[in-house]
Order: sequence, then C-alpha cells, then structure tokens
Amino acid sequence: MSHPYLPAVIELVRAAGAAILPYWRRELAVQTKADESPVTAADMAAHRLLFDGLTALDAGIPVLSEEDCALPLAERAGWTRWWLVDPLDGTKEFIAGSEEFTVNVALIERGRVCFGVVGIPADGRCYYGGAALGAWCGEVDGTLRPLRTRPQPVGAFTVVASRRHSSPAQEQLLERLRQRFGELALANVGSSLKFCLLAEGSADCYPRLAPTSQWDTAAAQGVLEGAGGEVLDIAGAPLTYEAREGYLNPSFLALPAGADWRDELLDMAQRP
Ligand SMILES: Nc1ncnc2c1ncn2[C@@H]1O[C@H](COP(=O)(O)O)[C@@H](OP(=O)(O)O)[C@H]1O
Ligand SMILES: [Mg+2]
Repeated sequence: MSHPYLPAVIELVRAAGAAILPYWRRELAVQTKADESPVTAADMAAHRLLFDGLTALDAGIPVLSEEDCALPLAERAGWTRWWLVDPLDGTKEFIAGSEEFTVNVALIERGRVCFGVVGIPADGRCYYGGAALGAWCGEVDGTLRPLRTRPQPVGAFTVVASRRHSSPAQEQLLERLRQRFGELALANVGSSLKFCLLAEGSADCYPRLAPTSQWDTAAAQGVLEGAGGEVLDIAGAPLTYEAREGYLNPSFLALPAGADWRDELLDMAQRP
C-alpha cells in the first residue's frame, strides 16, 4: 500500500538532503535560537525547499517546520491535516561533522502520523513508512528494503539513546534495564536515526526521558509504526500530535509492538 503523496515527499526529502550537503564539513556560521539550540544556513536551505515543495504539492495542507513555528495555537487548533517538518534534525551532530543528521517530513491526520519520511543526506539512504502502509529503507543503489522490528532481543538487549541529551530519570531507567536484562548494548546515535535502527530490527528500545519537540519524532514514528513498532508516553498511551501550546513532546518509549517486556518497561519508567 502507498499514499498518493509519498513518492513526491521522498523526492523532496532527497532534494533537501542535497541542499544541506554543500554546507557539511565546511566552515559554517552557527546562530543560537531563543531556545538555545543552534541553527545554520543548511537548516534554512532545507526548510525553504521543503516548505515550497510541500506547498506546491498541495496548497491546502499547512506546513509546520521547526524553522518557521511561530504560529498561534488558535490557528493550528483548526488543522486536521498538516505537514510536520524538521529540515535538519541533529544540527549539533551536523555542525560537529558527524553523519548522524536527518531530514524529516511527516503527514499528520487528526493527531496521528499518516506517514513519515526520514532522509539521511550523509549516505543517501531514505527511510519511510506509516502504520497503514508498512515501512522501507530506500538504499543508495535504488533497492527497497522492507523494515521490521524485532520482537525479542538478539543477544544483548540493545538500547539506542542520544549522544548529547539525557536526564537523571533516563539514567535511572537504563540502570533498571540493566538489572532486568543484564549488561546492555548501548548505541548512542544522534537525531531521528534512533527510531530507524529500531524499525530495522537492530535495536530493542529507544527510551527518551528527556525533551524533544514534535518535529523531532513524527516522521520517524511513522517509519517505526510501519515496521511494527510503537511510541508510547510513560503512561502507555500512543504519542500523538494534536496542536498544543508549544511543541514539546512528553517523555516517551519507542519499542516493538507486542514486546512481552512492554509492561515491565512502562513500570520501570513510571516508578519514581
Ligand atoms: N531541551 C530541549 N528542548 C526541546 N528539544 C530538545 C532539547 N534538547 C534537545 N532537543 C531536541 O533533540 C534533538 C536532537 O536529538 P538527539 O539528542 O536525539 O540527537 C534536537 O533537534 P535539532 O537538531 O533538530 O534541533 C532538539 O530539537
Ligand atoms: Mg530536531
């Protein structure tokens, strides 16, 4: 199954990646935004390309991008269908010259991710998917690899986590996971790539008990849901994308749907 807009969005995400690459590993001016996070000309180039391309694709679907998010709640509250865009996720990794940065576009319908596309400019791959669609990785040679989460750990229980952002609650959860599963394989990876590793069955869990915004997670959530995974808040409810004041997500746990350790994980995350 596909979605009529999916092929065009994949092309736009690839084009945004191509617009970013000339800035990568070059001398780059870095501005600091009001929330203290960095932004560069690469973020803005990708933002403009995606904004223009998505608007041209369907002028009736509004675009919310990390780089153009000063839209009043009263206006957003009326949206039932909208694009949620992070033109360059992992900006700190990008500035540091790492390969771990992504281009993210999700189509949101009534608070749920319809589909998401996550491009990896540094190596040319593109992950995409949605709960009702399935999920694939478009490889550099043009082949399509279907994605599937793994319901059980293979060897050590593998946790993916940010390189730069954690919290005492996050560290405590990792300790509880060690007590339950033994020594963990811990993969620190920047950006929404963490969800992609889970979607392709290379990891078991992505716990995020530290802040993210809606644009950091939506596209990759689509990929993960298409691959048989889920993203839950720590009360066990699916992470949703209704309009709200500000754009912060609650803490969340990304995991394979139906994992038999799901309730134990929720209990570990809820316990003080
Ligand atoms: N205090 C905070 N509040 C909101 N979002 C935060 C944050 N600290 C980090 N993030 C988000 O975490 C993202 C990086 O994720 P990770 O740490 O997993 O690599 C950043 O994305 P950008 O690079 O798009 O700004 C940023 O949006
Ligand atoms: Mg981001």
